[in-house]
Amino acid sequence: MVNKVNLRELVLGILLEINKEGQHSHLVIRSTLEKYQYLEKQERAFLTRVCEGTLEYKLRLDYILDQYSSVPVEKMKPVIREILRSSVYQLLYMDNVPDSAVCDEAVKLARKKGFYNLTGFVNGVLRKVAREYGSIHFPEKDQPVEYLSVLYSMPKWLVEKFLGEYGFEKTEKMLEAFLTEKPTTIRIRQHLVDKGAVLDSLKRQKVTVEPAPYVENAYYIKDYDYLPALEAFRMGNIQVQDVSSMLVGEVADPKEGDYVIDLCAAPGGKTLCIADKLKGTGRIDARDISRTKTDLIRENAIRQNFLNVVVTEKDATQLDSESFEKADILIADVPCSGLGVIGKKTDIKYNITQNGIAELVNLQRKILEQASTYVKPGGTLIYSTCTINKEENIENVRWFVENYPYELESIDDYLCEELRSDTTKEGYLQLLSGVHDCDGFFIARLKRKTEWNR
Ligand SMILES: C[S@@+](CC[C@H](N)C(=O)[O-])C[C@H]1O[C@@H](n2cnc3c(N)ncnc32)[C@H](O)[C@@H]1O
Repeated sequence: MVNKVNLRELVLGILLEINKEGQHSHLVIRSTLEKYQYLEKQERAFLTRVCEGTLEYKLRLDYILDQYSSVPVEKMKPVIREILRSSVYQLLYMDNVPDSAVCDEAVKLARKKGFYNLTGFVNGVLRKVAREYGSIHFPEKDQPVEYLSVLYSMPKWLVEKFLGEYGFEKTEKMLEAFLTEKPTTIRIRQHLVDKGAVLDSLKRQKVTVEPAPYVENAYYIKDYDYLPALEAFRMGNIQVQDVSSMLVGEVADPKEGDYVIDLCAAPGGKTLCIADKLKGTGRIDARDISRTKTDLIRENAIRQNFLNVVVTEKDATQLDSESFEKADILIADVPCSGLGVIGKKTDIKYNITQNGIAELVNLQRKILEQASTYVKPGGTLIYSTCTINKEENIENVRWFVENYPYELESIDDYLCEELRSDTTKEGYLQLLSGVHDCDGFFIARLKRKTEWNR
Protein backbone atom coordinates (compact mmCIF):
# COMPACT_ATOMS: atom_id res chain seq x y z
CA MET A 1 0.00 0.00 0.00
CA VAL A 2 1.22 3.48 -0.86
CA ASN A 3 1.86 5.81 2.12
CA LYS A 4 -0.30 8.94 2.12
CA VAL A 5 1.88 11.81 0.92
CA ASN A 6 1.77 15.18 2.69
CA LEU A 7 1.16 17.50 -0.27
CA ARG A 8 2.15 20.64 1.65
CA GLU A 9 5.44 19.03 2.58
CA LEU A 10 6.06 18.36 -1.11
CA VAL A 11 5.20 22.00 -1.88
CA LEU A 12 7.69 23.12 0.78
CA GLY A 13 10.41 20.88 -0.69
CA ILE A 14 9.78 22.29 -4.17
CA LEU A 15 9.83 25.94 -3.01
CA LEU A 16 13.08 25.42 -1.08
CA GLU A 17 14.65 23.70 -4.09
CA ILE A 18 13.58 26.48 -6.47
CA ASN A 19 15.36 29.03 -4.26
CA LYS A 20 18.70 27.34 -4.95
CA GLU A 21 20.77 29.06 -7.59
CA GLY A 22 20.33 27.91 -11.18
CA GLN A 23 17.04 26.05 -10.58
CA HIS A 24 14.09 26.46 -12.91
CA SER A 25 10.72 26.26 -11.18
CA HIS A 26 8.92 24.36 -13.96
CA LEU A 27 11.65 21.69 -13.99
CA VAL A 28 11.62 21.28 -10.19
CA ILE A 29 7.81 20.96 -10.20
CA ARG A 30 7.91 18.53 -13.13
CA SER A 31 10.54 16.30 -11.52
CA THR A 32 8.49 16.08 -8.29
CA LEU A 33 5.36 15.19 -10.27
CA GLU A 34 7.34 12.51 -12.11
CA LYS A 35 8.62 11.09 -8.81
CA TYR A 36 5.10 10.97 -7.34
CA GLN A 37 3.30 9.72 -10.43
CA TYR A 38 0.72 7.90 -8.31
CA LEU A 39 -0.80 11.17 -7.03
CA GLU A 40 -4.43 11.74 -8.01
CA LYS A 41 -5.16 14.31 -10.75
CA GLN A 42 -6.64 16.70 -8.13
CA GLU A 43 -3.58 16.35 -5.89
CA ARG A 44 -1.24 17.10 -8.80
CA ALA A 45 -3.32 20.16 -9.68
CA PHE A 46 -3.22 21.39 -6.04
CA LEU A 47 0.54 20.94 -5.78
CA THR A 48 1.20 22.71 -9.09
CA ARG A 49 -1.21 25.57 -8.34
CA VAL A 50 0.21 26.27 -4.86
CA CYS A 51 3.84 26.21 -6.07
CA GLU A 52 3.20 28.33 -9.16
CA GLY A 53 0.89 30.76 -7.34
CA THR A 54 3.29 31.23 -4.42
CA LEU A 55 6.04 32.14 -6.86
CA GLU A 56 3.88 34.36 -9.06
CA TYR A 57 2.60 36.36 -6.06
CA LYS A 58 5.77 36.17 -3.94
CA LEU A 59 6.32 39.94 -3.51
CA ARG A 60 2.67 40.59 -2.70
CA LEU A 61 2.64 37.72 -0.20
CA ASP A 62 5.80 39.09 1.44
CA TYR A 63 4.24 42.55 1.69
CA ILE A 64 1.22 41.04 3.46
CA LEU A 65 3.34 38.89 5.77
CA ASP A 66 5.44 41.91 6.72
CA GLN A 67 2.27 43.63 7.97
CA TYR A 68 1.56 40.82 10.43
CA SER A 69 4.88 39.30 11.39
CA SER A 70 7.21 40.64 14.08
CA VAL A 71 10.11 39.14 12.05
CA PRO A 72 10.55 40.60 8.53
CA VAL A 73 10.13 37.97 5.78
CA GLU A 74 13.74 38.51 4.71
CA LYS A 75 15.01 37.47 8.17
CA MET A 76 12.82 34.37 8.56
CA LYS A 77 14.21 30.84 8.50
CA PRO A 78 13.78 29.59 4.90
CA VAL A 79 11.49 26.71 5.96
CA ILE A 80 9.20 29.02 7.95
CA ARG A 81 9.23 31.65 5.18
CA GLU A 82 8.11 29.16 2.53
CA ILE A 83 5.47 27.61 4.81
CA LEU A 84 4.05 31.07 5.46
CA ARG A 85 4.20 32.24 1.83
CA SER A 86 2.48 29.13 0.48
CA SER A 87 -0.12 29.22 3.28
CA VAL A 88 -0.98 32.88 2.68
CA TYR A 89 -1.33 32.06 -1.02
CA GLN A 90 -3.85 29.33 -0.15
CA LEU A 91 -5.74 31.62 2.26
CA LEU A 92 -6.11 34.39 -0.30
CA TYR A 93 -6.33 32.70 -3.66
CA MET A 94 -7.74 29.21 -3.14
CA ASP A 95 -11.39 29.41 -2.14
CA ASN A 96 -11.84 25.65 -1.91
CA VAL A 97 -9.32 25.26 0.94
CA PRO A 98 -10.80 26.13 4.39
CA ASP A 99 -8.76 28.72 6.33
CA SER A 100 -8.61 26.55 9.44
CA ALA A 101 -7.13 23.64 7.43
CA VAL A 102 -4.47 25.95 5.97
CA CYS A 103 -3.44 27.18 9.44
CA ASP A 104 -3.51 23.71 11.06
CA GLU A 105 -1.51 22.08 8.27
CA ALA A 106 1.10 24.88 8.37
CA VAL A 107 1.55 24.43 12.11
CA LYS A 108 1.84 20.64 11.77
CA LEU A 109 4.42 21.03 9.01
CA ALA A 110 6.53 23.52 11.02
CA ARG A 111 6.50 21.01 13.90
CA LYS A 112 7.38 18.09 11.61
CA LYS A 113 10.37 20.08 10.30
CA GLY A 114 11.65 20.54 13.88
CA PHE A 115 10.56 24.15 14.47
CA TYR A 116 8.57 23.35 17.68
CA ASN A 117 9.26 26.79 19.15
CA LEU A 118 7.88 28.58 16.07
CA THR A 119 4.52 26.82 15.80
CA GLY A 120 2.81 29.57 17.84
CA PHE A 121 4.35 32.21 15.59
CA VAL A 122 3.18 30.44 12.41
CA ASN A 123 -0.30 29.95 13.84
CA GLY A 124 -0.56 33.57 15.06
CA VAL A 125 0.56 35.15 11.77
CA LEU A 126 -1.69 32.99 9.60
CA ARG A 127 -4.80 33.42 11.75
CA LYS A 128 -4.30 37.20 11.74
CA VAL A 129 -3.94 37.24 7.93
CA ALA A 130 -7.08 35.12 7.57
CA ARG A 131 -9.05 37.45 9.89
CA GLU A 132 -7.77 40.86 8.88
CA TYR A 133 -6.75 40.58 5.22
CA GLY A 134 -9.57 42.88 4.09
CA SER A 135 -8.14 45.80 6.08
CA ILE A 136 -4.51 45.68 4.89
CA HIS A 137 -3.23 49.00 3.64
CA PHE A 138 -1.67 48.57 0.19
CA PRO A 139 0.38 51.29 -1.60
CA GLU A 140 -1.80 53.79 -3.50
CA LYS A 141 -1.58 54.75 -7.18
CA ASP A 142 0.16 58.04 -6.31
CA GLN A 143 3.21 55.88 -5.55
CA PRO A 144 3.08 54.08 -8.93
CA VAL A 145 6.24 51.99 -8.53
CA GLU A 146 5.29 50.61 -5.08
CA TYR A 147 1.65 50.23 -6.11
CA LEU A 148 2.42 48.19 -9.25
CA SER A 149 5.23 46.24 -7.60
CA VAL A 150 3.09 45.03 -4.68
CA LEU A 151 -0.18 44.61 -6.54
CA TYR A 152 1.35 42.58 -9.39
CA SER A 153 4.37 41.13 -7.57
CA MET A 154 6.96 42.63 -9.90
CA PRO A 155 10.45 43.73 -8.73
CA LYS A 156 10.60 47.52 -8.46
CA TRP A 157 13.48 47.97 -10.91
CA LEU A 158 11.48 46.18 -13.61
CA VAL A 159 8.39 48.26 -12.85
CA GLU A 160 10.52 51.41 -13.25
CA LYS A 161 11.91 50.11 -16.52
CA PHE A 162 8.45 49.28 -17.90
CA LEU A 163 7.01 52.62 -16.74
CA GLY A 164 9.91 54.44 -18.42
CA GLU A 165 9.31 52.66 -21.72
CA TYR A 166 5.54 52.26 -21.83
CA GLY A 167 3.90 54.56 -19.26
CA PHE A 168 1.45 53.64 -16.47
CA GLU A 169 -1.57 52.42 -18.41
CA LYS A 170 0.22 49.96 -20.69
CA THR A 171 2.46 48.76 -17.85
CA GLU A 172 -0.51 48.00 -15.62
CA LYS A 173 -2.31 46.11 -18.42
CA MET A 174 0.80 44.09 -19.04
CA LEU A 175 1.44 43.26 -15.37
CA GLU A 176 -2.17 42.21 -14.94
CA ALA A 177 -1.96 39.99 -18.03
CA PHE A 178 1.17 38.29 -16.65
CA LEU A 179 -0.92 37.04 -13.71
CA THR A 180 -3.88 35.93 -15.81
CA GLU A 181 -4.10 32.29 -16.81
CA LYS A 182 -4.24 31.73 -20.57
CA PRO A 183 -5.38 28.78 -22.65
CA THR A 184 -2.82 26.91 -24.75
CA THR A 185 -2.38 28.30 -28.28
CA ILE A 186 -1.81 25.93 -31.19
CA ARG A 187 -1.05 26.35 -34.86
CA ILE A 188 -2.82 23.92 -37.18
CA ARG A 189 -0.50 22.81 -39.88
CA GLN A 190 -1.59 23.83 -43.40
CA HIS A 191 0.41 21.75 -45.86
CA LEU A 192 -1.24 18.37 -46.61
CA VAL A 193 -3.67 18.80 -43.74
CA ASP A 194 -7.41 19.42 -43.76
CA LYS A 195 -8.11 22.01 -41.07
CA GLY A 196 -11.74 20.92 -40.67
CA ALA A 197 -10.66 17.32 -40.00
CA VAL A 198 -8.15 18.47 -37.35
CA LEU A 199 -10.80 20.60 -35.62
CA ASP A 200 -13.22 17.63 -35.71
CA SER A 201 -10.61 15.34 -34.19
CA LEU A 202 -9.97 17.80 -31.34
CA LYS A 203 -13.69 18.19 -30.67
CA ARG A 204 -14.17 14.39 -30.74
CA GLN A 205 -11.63 14.22 -27.92
CA LYS A 206 -13.74 16.81 -26.00
CA VAL A 207 -11.19 19.61 -26.40
CA THR A 208 -12.67 23.12 -26.40
CA VAL A 209 -11.32 24.98 -29.44
CA GLU A 210 -11.65 28.69 -30.23
CA PRO A 211 -9.99 30.82 -32.89
CA ALA A 212 -7.05 32.91 -31.63
CA PRO A 213 -6.43 36.40 -33.02
CA TYR A 214 -4.04 37.79 -35.67
CA VAL A 215 -3.12 34.57 -37.54
CA GLU A 216 -5.46 32.42 -39.59
CA ASN A 217 -4.50 28.97 -38.36
CA ALA A 218 -4.10 29.88 -34.69
CA TYR A 219 -6.50 28.40 -32.11
CA TYR A 220 -6.86 28.29 -28.33
CA ILE A 221 -7.42 24.86 -26.80
CA LYS A 222 -8.79 24.03 -23.33
CA ASP A 223 -10.16 21.06 -21.37
CA TYR A 224 -7.56 18.49 -22.35
CA ASP A 225 -5.41 16.52 -19.96
CA TYR A 226 -2.23 15.66 -21.70
CA LEU A 227 -1.13 16.97 -25.10
CA PRO A 228 0.46 13.73 -26.40
CA ALA A 229 -2.89 12.01 -25.80
CA LEU A 230 -4.43 14.15 -28.55
CA GLU A 231 -4.58 12.42 -31.92
CA ALA A 232 -4.02 15.75 -33.73
CA PHE A 233 -0.77 16.22 -31.80
CA ARG A 234 0.50 12.67 -32.32
CA MET A 235 -0.24 12.93 -36.05
CA GLY A 236 1.86 16.11 -36.24
CA ASN A 237 -1.12 18.24 -37.26
CA ILE A 238 -0.85 20.75 -34.42
CA GLN A 239 2.04 22.55 -32.77
CA VAL A 240 1.88 24.48 -29.50
CA GLN A 241 3.02 28.00 -30.34
CA ASP A 242 2.06 31.48 -29.21
CA VAL A 243 0.50 33.71 -31.87
CA SER A 244 3.37 36.20 -31.45
CA SER A 245 5.83 33.51 -32.50
CA MET A 246 3.63 32.48 -35.46
CA LEU A 247 3.83 36.08 -36.66
CA VAL A 248 7.52 35.50 -37.42
CA GLY A 249 6.40 33.02 -40.09
CA GLU A 250 3.93 35.56 -41.46
CA VAL A 251 6.45 38.39 -41.57
CA ALA A 252 9.19 36.14 -43.05
CA ASP A 253 6.71 35.20 -45.82
CA PRO A 254 8.79 32.37 -47.36
CA LYS A 255 8.20 31.45 -51.00
CA GLU A 256 8.24 27.88 -52.31
CA GLY A 257 11.82 26.76 -52.97
CA ASP A 258 13.45 29.27 -50.58
CA TYR A 259 16.55 28.40 -48.59
CA VAL A 260 16.02 29.53 -44.99
CA ILE A 261 18.54 29.53 -42.13
CA ASP A 262 17.14 29.57 -38.57
CA LEU A 263 20.15 30.29 -36.37
CA CYS A 264 18.63 29.76 -32.89
CA ALA A 265 15.91 27.29 -33.69
CA ALA A 266 15.21 25.05 -30.67
CA PRO A 267 12.66 23.71 -29.88
CA GLY A 268 11.65 24.45 -33.46
CA GLY A 269 8.46 26.54 -33.29
CA LYS A 270 9.41 28.99 -36.03
CA THR A 271 11.34 26.41 -38.07
CA LEU A 272 8.24 24.19 -38.33
CA CYS A 273 5.95 27.09 -39.08
CA ILE A 274 8.22 28.11 -41.97
CA ALA A 275 8.69 24.50 -43.13
CA ASP A 276 4.89 24.31 -43.38
CA LYS A 277 4.76 27.51 -45.41
CA LEU A 278 7.42 26.11 -47.79
CA LYS A 279 4.95 23.27 -48.55
CA GLY A 280 7.58 20.55 -48.61
CA THR A 281 9.84 22.52 -51.00
CA GLY A 282 13.11 24.40 -50.42
CA ARG A 283 15.10 23.78 -47.25
CA ILE A 284 15.24 25.11 -43.76
CA ASP A 285 18.54 24.81 -42.01
CA ALA A 286 17.66 24.72 -38.30
CA ARG A 287 20.59 25.29 -35.95
CA ASP A 288 21.10 25.58 -32.22
CA ILE A 289 24.03 25.48 -29.84
CA SER A 290 23.84 22.04 -28.22
CA ARG A 291 22.82 18.46 -28.90
CA THR A 292 20.12 18.62 -26.22
CA LYS A 293 18.61 21.59 -28.02
CA THR A 294 18.89 20.23 -31.55
CA ASP A 295 17.31 16.96 -30.40
CA LEU A 296 14.19 18.94 -29.47
CA ILE A 297 13.98 20.31 -33.03
CA ARG A 298 14.51 16.81 -34.48
CA GLU A 299 11.79 15.35 -32.28
CA ASN A 300 9.29 17.98 -33.48
CA ALA A 301 10.35 17.77 -37.15
CA ILE A 302 10.00 13.96 -37.10
CA ARG A 303 6.56 14.12 -35.45
CA GLN A 304 5.40 16.50 -38.15
CA ASN A 305 7.27 14.58 -40.87
CA PHE A 306 8.92 17.60 -42.46
CA LEU A 307 11.62 16.37 -44.84
CA ASN A 308 12.74 19.88 -45.79
CA VAL A 309 14.17 20.55 -42.30
CA VAL A 310 17.89 19.92 -41.75
CA VAL A 311 19.05 20.16 -38.13
CA THR A 312 22.65 20.94 -37.08
CA GLU A 313 24.51 21.98 -33.94
CA LYS A 314 26.21 25.30 -34.52
CA ASP A 315 27.20 28.21 -32.34
CA ALA A 316 25.66 31.27 -34.00
CA THR A 317 28.41 33.55 -32.63
CA GLN A 318 30.99 31.68 -34.74
CA LEU A 319 31.30 32.53 -38.43
CA ASP A 320 30.14 29.76 -40.77
CA SER A 321 31.83 30.68 -44.06
CA GLU A 322 29.91 27.97 -45.95
CA SER A 323 26.69 29.91 -45.41
CA PHE A 324 28.09 33.11 -46.94
CA GLU A 325 25.33 34.89 -48.97
CA LYS A 326 23.29 31.66 -49.29
CA ALA A 327 20.02 32.40 -47.46
CA ASP A 328 16.89 33.82 -49.05
CA ILE A 329 15.64 34.32 -45.50
CA LEU A 330 17.54 34.27 -42.23
CA ILE A 331 15.75 33.96 -38.89
CA ALA A 332 17.62 35.38 -35.88
CA ASP A 333 15.25 34.53 -33.03
CA VAL A 334 17.97 35.26 -30.53
CA PRO A 335 18.39 34.28 -26.87
CA CYS A 336 16.91 37.13 -24.82
CA SER A 337 15.78 38.20 -21.35
CA GLY A 338 12.23 36.89 -21.99
CA LEU A 339 10.50 39.84 -20.31
CA GLY A 340 7.55 39.37 -22.67
CA VAL A 341 6.82 35.87 -21.40
CA ILE A 342 7.01 36.45 -17.64
CA GLY A 343 3.37 35.29 -17.49
CA LYS A 344 4.51 31.81 -18.59
CA LYS A 345 7.97 31.75 -16.99
CA THR A 346 7.72 33.33 -13.55
CA ASP A 347 11.40 32.80 -12.66
CA ILE A 348 12.42 35.45 -15.18
CA LYS A 349 11.14 38.39 -13.16
CA TYR A 350 13.12 37.42 -10.07
CA ASN A 351 16.32 36.30 -11.81
CA ILE A 352 17.01 38.79 -14.59
CA THR A 353 19.36 41.69 -13.85
CA GLN A 354 20.37 44.85 -15.72
CA ASN A 355 23.86 43.33 -16.16
CA GLY A 356 22.28 40.18 -17.52
CA ILE A 357 20.43 42.27 -20.10
CA ALA A 358 23.66 44.03 -21.10
CA GLU A 359 25.37 40.64 -21.58
CA LEU A 360 22.47 39.46 -23.72
CA VAL A 361 22.72 42.57 -25.91
CA ASN A 362 26.40 41.70 -26.55
CA LEU A 363 25.49 38.12 -27.44
CA GLN A 364 22.64 39.28 -29.72
CA ARG A 365 24.97 41.67 -31.56
CA LYS A 366 27.61 38.93 -32.00
CA ILE A 367 24.95 36.69 -33.54
CA LEU A 368 23.67 39.48 -35.80
CA GLU A 369 27.22 40.25 -36.93
CA GLN A 370 27.71 36.69 -38.26
CA ALA A 371 24.13 36.49 -39.54
CA SER A 372 24.64 39.60 -41.67
CA THR A 373 26.96 37.68 -44.00
CA TYR A 374 24.65 34.68 -44.63
CA VAL A 375 21.86 36.54 -46.42
CA LYS A 376 21.84 36.89 -50.23
CA PRO A 377 21.92 40.51 -51.43
CA GLY A 378 18.23 41.44 -51.66
CA GLY A 379 17.34 38.70 -49.14
CA THR A 380 15.56 39.04 -45.81
CA LEU A 381 16.74 38.93 -42.21
CA ILE A 382 14.11 38.59 -39.49
CA TYR A 383 15.24 39.66 -36.03
CA SER A 384 12.97 38.62 -33.18
CA THR A 385 12.91 38.30 -29.39
CA CYS A 386 10.33 37.45 -26.74
CA THR A 387 11.30 40.51 -24.75
CA ILE A 388 10.02 44.06 -24.49
CA ASN A 389 12.95 46.33 -23.61
CA LYS A 390 14.40 48.72 -26.13
CA GLU A 391 18.05 47.67 -25.65
CA GLU A 392 17.44 44.13 -26.91
CA ASN A 393 14.96 45.19 -29.59
CA ILE A 394 14.81 48.44 -31.54
CA GLU A 395 18.21 49.67 -30.26
CA ASN A 396 19.84 46.49 -31.60
CA VAL A 397 18.06 46.96 -34.91
CA ARG A 398 19.19 50.59 -35.17
CA TRP A 399 22.78 49.55 -34.36
CA PHE A 400 22.55 46.84 -37.03
CA VAL A 401 21.32 49.07 -39.86
CA GLU A 402 23.95 51.68 -38.97
CA ASN A 403 26.77 49.15 -39.22
CA TYR A 404 25.69 46.60 -41.85
CA PRO A 405 24.22 46.84 -45.37
CA TYR A 406 20.60 46.36 -44.29
CA GLU A 407 17.46 48.47 -44.17
CA LEU A 408 14.13 48.06 -42.37
CA GLU A 409 11.26 47.11 -44.63
CA SER A 410 7.51 47.67 -44.00
CA ILE A 411 5.73 44.62 -42.57
CA ASP A 412 2.20 45.96 -43.07
CA ASP A 413 1.50 43.58 -45.96
CA TYR A 414 2.00 40.57 -43.68
CA LEU A 415 -0.10 41.74 -40.73
CA CYS A 416 -3.81 42.05 -40.06
CA GLU A 417 -5.20 45.60 -39.91
CA GLU A 418 -5.35 45.50 -36.10
CA LEU A 419 -1.58 45.16 -35.75
CA ARG A 420 -0.58 47.84 -38.26
CA SER A 421 0.95 51.06 -36.95
CA ASP A 422 3.65 53.64 -37.74
CA THR A 423 6.32 51.23 -36.53
CA THR A 424 5.06 48.30 -38.63
CA LYS A 425 5.14 50.63 -41.64
CA GLU A 426 8.76 51.33 -40.74
CA GLY A 427 9.50 47.61 -40.35
CA TYR A 428 9.04 46.44 -36.78
CA LEU A 429 6.39 45.37 -34.28
CA GLN A 430 6.52 45.44 -30.49
CA LEU A 431 3.80 43.29 -28.92
CA LEU A 432 2.89 43.61 -25.23
CA SER A 433 0.80 41.11 -23.22
CA GLY A 434 -2.42 42.70 -22.08
CA VAL A 435 -2.17 45.41 -24.73
CA HIS A 436 -2.11 42.74 -27.45
CA ASP A 437 -3.78 39.38 -27.14
CA CYS A 438 -0.56 37.36 -27.01
CA ASP A 439 2.90 37.21 -25.41
CA GLY A 440 5.21 40.20 -25.40
CA PHE A 441 7.36 39.88 -28.50
CA PHE A 442 9.44 41.89 -31.00
CA ILE A 443 9.82 41.33 -34.76
CA ALA A 444 11.77 43.37 -37.31
CA ARG A 445 12.12 42.66 -41.02
CA LEU A 446 15.38 43.79 -42.62
CA LYS A 447 16.36 43.63 -46.26
CA ARG A 448 19.96 43.12 -47.28
CA LYS A 449 20.91 45.89 -49.66
CA THR A 450 22.02 44.80 -53.10
CA GLU A 451 25.63 45.40 -54.16
CA TRP A 452 24.92 48.71 -55.89
CA ASN A 453 23.08 50.41 -53.04
CA ARG A 454 25.13 49.31 -49.97
C1 LIG B 1 14.32 32.23 -28.20
S1 LIG B 1 14.98 30.67 -28.18
C2 LIG B 1 14.60 30.09 -29.78
C3 LIG B 1 13.17 29.65 -29.97
C4 LIG B 1 12.97 29.03 -31.34
N1 LIG B 1 13.34 29.92 -32.40
C5 LIG B 1 11.52 28.60 -31.54
O1 LIG B 1 10.76 29.27 -32.21
O2 LIG B 1 11.15 27.53 -31.04
C6 LIG B 1 16.67 31.01 -28.34
C7 LIG B 1 17.54 29.81 -28.65
O3 LIG B 1 18.87 30.28 -28.82
C8 LIG B 1 19.74 29.23 -28.50
N2 LIG B 1 21.09 29.77 -28.36
C9 LIG B 1 21.66 30.42 -27.31
N3 LIG B 1 22.92 30.77 -27.60
C10 LIG B 1 23.16 30.33 -28.87
C11 LIG B 1 24.29 30.38 -29.71
N4 LIG B 1 25.43 30.96 -29.34
N5 LIG B 1 24.20 29.80 -30.93
C12 LIG B 1 23.05 29.20 -31.33
N6 LIG B 1 21.95 29.14 -30.56
C13 LIG B 1 22.01 29.69 -29.35
C14 LIG B 1 19.13 28.65 -27.24
O4 LIG B 1 19.58 27.33 -27.07
C15 LIG B 1 17.63 28.75 -27.55
O5 LIG B 1 17.16 27.53 -28.05
